[in-house]
Parts: sequence; C-alpha cells; structure tokens
Amino acid sequence: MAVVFVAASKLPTPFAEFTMHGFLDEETGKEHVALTLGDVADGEPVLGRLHSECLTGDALFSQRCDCGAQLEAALHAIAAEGRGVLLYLRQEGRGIGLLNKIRAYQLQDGGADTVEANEQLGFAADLRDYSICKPMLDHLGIHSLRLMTNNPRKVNAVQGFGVVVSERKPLQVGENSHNRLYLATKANKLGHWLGREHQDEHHD
Ligand SMILES: Nc1nc2c(ncn2[C@@H]2O[C@H](COP(=O)(O)OP(=O)(O)OP(=O)(O)O)[C@@H](O)[C@H]2O)c(=O)[nH]1
Ligand SMILES: [Zn+2]
Repeated sequence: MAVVFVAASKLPTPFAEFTMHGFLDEETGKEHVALTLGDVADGEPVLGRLHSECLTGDALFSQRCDCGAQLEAALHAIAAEGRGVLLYLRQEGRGIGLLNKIRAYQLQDGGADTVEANEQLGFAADLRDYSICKPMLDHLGIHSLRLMTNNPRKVNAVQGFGVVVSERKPLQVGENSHNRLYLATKANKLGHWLGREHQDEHHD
C-alpha cells in the first residue's frame, strides 16, 4: 500500500488543538489527513473515527445527510477525552466522487433512494476501500480502536486489516426532516446500526 506520511503541524480548533498529519496515497494521488490528540501510541485502545469526506455535509452545512454533525460530535468526544484520532478520508460520496454524488442527489430529488441512485448511475452502493487507513494508523502507532461508527462494514474492514476494534461506539447525531429517509435507507439497505435500540446511553 503506497500511502506515505508527508508532514505534520498543529491544528487549533474550537474543540482542541489537534496535531494534523498529512498523508499521500501515491496510487490515487489523494491527500488524506489524520487529527490526533494526546498520546495515541501508548498501546491503549484509542477513541477513533474514520470519517469519509462529505464536502456538502462537512463544509457546506447540508442537511441531506448526518456527516457534518458526526464530524463535530467525533471531534468533541475526542477533545472531551483529551486523546483520540480522526482520519479524514478523501472518499467523497462513498467513493464515487463529488460530481457523481451530485448526480445521485439529482436522482434522489426525483424519488430514488441513496442506493437506487448509485445503481442507476452504474455504481455499487458503497465503493469505499478502508485499507488506506492501515498505513496511516501504523504511522501513528495505533493498533486498537474504540471506533465511533454506526456502520458494520467499517468495523469489519478495520478488523480485516488487523487493527483491533476493542469497542464500537454509536454516533447517532444530526437527524432532521431532510435526512430521515436517507438514514432509514442506510439502516434498511446498508445495514447501519441506527435507531433507538442502538443508541449509547453514555454517548456524548
Ligand atoms: N453516493 C452517495 N454518497 C453519499 C450520499 N450521502 C452521503 N454520501 C457519502 O457517504 C459518506 C458517508 O457515509 P455514510 O454511509 O453516511 O456513513 P458511514 O461513514 O458509512 O458510517 P458512519 O461511520 O456510521 O458515519 C460520505 O463520503 C458522503 O459523501 C448519497 O446519497 N450518495
Ligand atoms: Zn454527508
């Protein structure tokens, strides 16, 4: 896997002052980022989030999805613990890219759900490849995660490349009138653990 570390710097945010580590995937040219807080290389399981890029949700306040709220909640939780990692992965639109995601949204505006829209465009429902995380986590000295996600495929992928998931922490935030159907489709068609029965009582 040709994902190489390039440089690190401080990244002050409203949540905490993180360290930002930049990586280059030499195969795809994609630039990925890891934010860390505290000593993540001490061998203890690390509170972590593998966050897939969503320009619309993370930066443009879109309410079509829950990504922005999840990003904020994850950084908040890491700051509250004083230790953790967030990998910001440039896999926009579950791997189909921004422009195809806009095409998919156009189909959804016409009645398709998130999975049907991808299929109508000739893509599988989820094209993400999480193996890029392994060299990033190795570089950071992280071998065990307390993973914040509602996505069973993400847990399987992490375990599949040899990083322990010592705990799975729900990240159910940001539901609104615009994304209710989207969230229901994720639960019904993509197998996400969403709904009251999956909520964590101690969730931040
Ligand atoms: N193709 C497509 N991608 C979308 C759509 N809505 C959000 N995304 C992308 O989906 C990715 C986020 O994935 P989600 O399925 O929402 O959540 P997840 O990361 O699998 O699971 P969590 O860890 O629980 O958040 C981001 O890359 C978004 O850009 C959509 O309608 N179509
Ligand atoms: Zn999103």
